[in-house]
Amino acid sequence: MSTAVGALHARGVRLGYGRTDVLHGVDMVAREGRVTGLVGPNGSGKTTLLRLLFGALRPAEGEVLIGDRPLAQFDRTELARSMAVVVQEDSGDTALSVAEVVLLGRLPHHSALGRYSDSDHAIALDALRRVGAAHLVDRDLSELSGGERQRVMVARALTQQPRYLLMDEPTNHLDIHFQHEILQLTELSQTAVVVLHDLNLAARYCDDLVVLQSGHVVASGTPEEVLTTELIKDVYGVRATIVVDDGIPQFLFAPRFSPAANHG
Ligand SMILES: Nc1ncnc2c1ncn2[C@@H]1O[C@H](COP(=O)(O)OP(=O)(O)OP(=O)(O)O)[C@@H](O)[C@H]1O
Repeated sequence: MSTAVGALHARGVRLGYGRTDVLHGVDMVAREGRVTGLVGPNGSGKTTLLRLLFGALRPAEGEVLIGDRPLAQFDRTELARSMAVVVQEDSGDTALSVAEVVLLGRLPHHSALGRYSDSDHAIALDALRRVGAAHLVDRDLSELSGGERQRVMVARALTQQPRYLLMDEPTNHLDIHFQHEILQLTELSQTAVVVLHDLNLAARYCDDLVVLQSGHVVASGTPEEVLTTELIKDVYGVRATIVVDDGIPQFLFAPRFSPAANHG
């Protein structure tokens, strides 16, 4: 079986729900060995683009490619062996234990429905340790807090040992400690695509950014190239002050117009 290798590309992808187009001919690339952040305002199309990248949606026009091969040519097993996804859907109602959920990440690597091996268990436990959730291993997923559950879903993705790791707002529900811990883990995959709202985290952990606005890519490049005060004002309508921490741009945000100025 061939494997998925190379950059993940979207080329001229157009997609709508019903009659309304949500992505209008988007081009982007998530380069190999790098973490690419998808940022942009609410409703700009980030989740839709991510879902196209892992094949949950098909574009009406354009195509998604892994390396030079169209995503549509990969079968499900092939994709599951190389691509892990952490999405926003709430899977908390399942009666499975944390161990059972995380071990599901090993399924694509089994040729038939057999027992999990010692090595599978070791990989799953290691992933749980990495997300600071080893102590939850025997709990039911349904009784976890939002942040605990989110970390378990990241552990399941890591258990897949993916070449491509795609995550939709993985820092949702997480305290600031785990926001940083989880984003550091993107380095474990060879190529990652992460939807993020927090531009400070995006600047710190992403090698490249793609900025979406109303279904169009309005900027792409390194965080330093992309995240200018001008772009932040135009795209989000807020004022940003840049401070540099450890060589990384970080931002203080304020309303575009100071309320004090309105009162003369
Ligand atoms: N299943 C759907 N049916 C109809 N419209 C949808 C559907 N999913 C998303 N949309 C619409 O498509 C647009 C883009 O949504 P999408 O979730 O991709 O944006 P987003 O940038 O991820 O937003 P957010 O930051 O709010 O999560 C929005 O206007 C949304 O209302």
